[in-house]
Amino acid sequence: MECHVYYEGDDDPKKCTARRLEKFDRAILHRSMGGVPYGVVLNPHAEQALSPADKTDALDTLVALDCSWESAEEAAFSMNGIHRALPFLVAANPVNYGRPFRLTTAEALAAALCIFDEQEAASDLLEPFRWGETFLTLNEEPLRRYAECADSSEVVAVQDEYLADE
Ligand SMILES: C[S@@+](CC[C@H](N)C(=O)[O-])C[C@H]1O[C@@H](n2cnc3c(N)ncnc32)[C@H](O)[C@@H]1O
Repeated sequence: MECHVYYEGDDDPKKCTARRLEKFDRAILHRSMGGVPYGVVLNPHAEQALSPADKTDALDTLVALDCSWESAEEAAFSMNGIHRALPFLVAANPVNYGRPFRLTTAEALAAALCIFDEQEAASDLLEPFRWGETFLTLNEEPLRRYAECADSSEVVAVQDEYLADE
């Protein structure tokens, strides 16, 4: 799958994972909304959880929005596409280590690839980050279980088990 990022540019450039993805040719960055292709948009405000059912031959594009969490309100996700939230997963990046749902752009794209059963692509995408492998190890079980689900309602049922343990 192709990974695209709409780059808002309002976060600390030194910590920005989208810029690093671009530098290492792991994602295509767009500085204007007009250039963002139609795809599966990773949107934490979306009503439906991402599931393997969202992967189709006709839609092989993932889109994330890279901005600060302060400006990542619902209205910021105005790109065209199928909007999906990621289910319960914990961050491995140093800023939000161990925190559920608050993933970096790189972690979010890698998680979506895993749910779409593209583990090798996920490892490759995270390769430029020293904590990248930790993200996959930390979330190994939920990612495997989400990838085995048929649809969004099954993903939510699995997620509920993890939320009950929180
Ligand atoms: C708000 S930005 C913060 C990016 C951070 N500045 C960085 O350097 O990676 C993170 C993006 O990853 C995606 N994302 C993160 N957590 C998510 C979740 N729980 N569900 C869906 N998308 C998520 C969204 O596209 C979100 O806008």
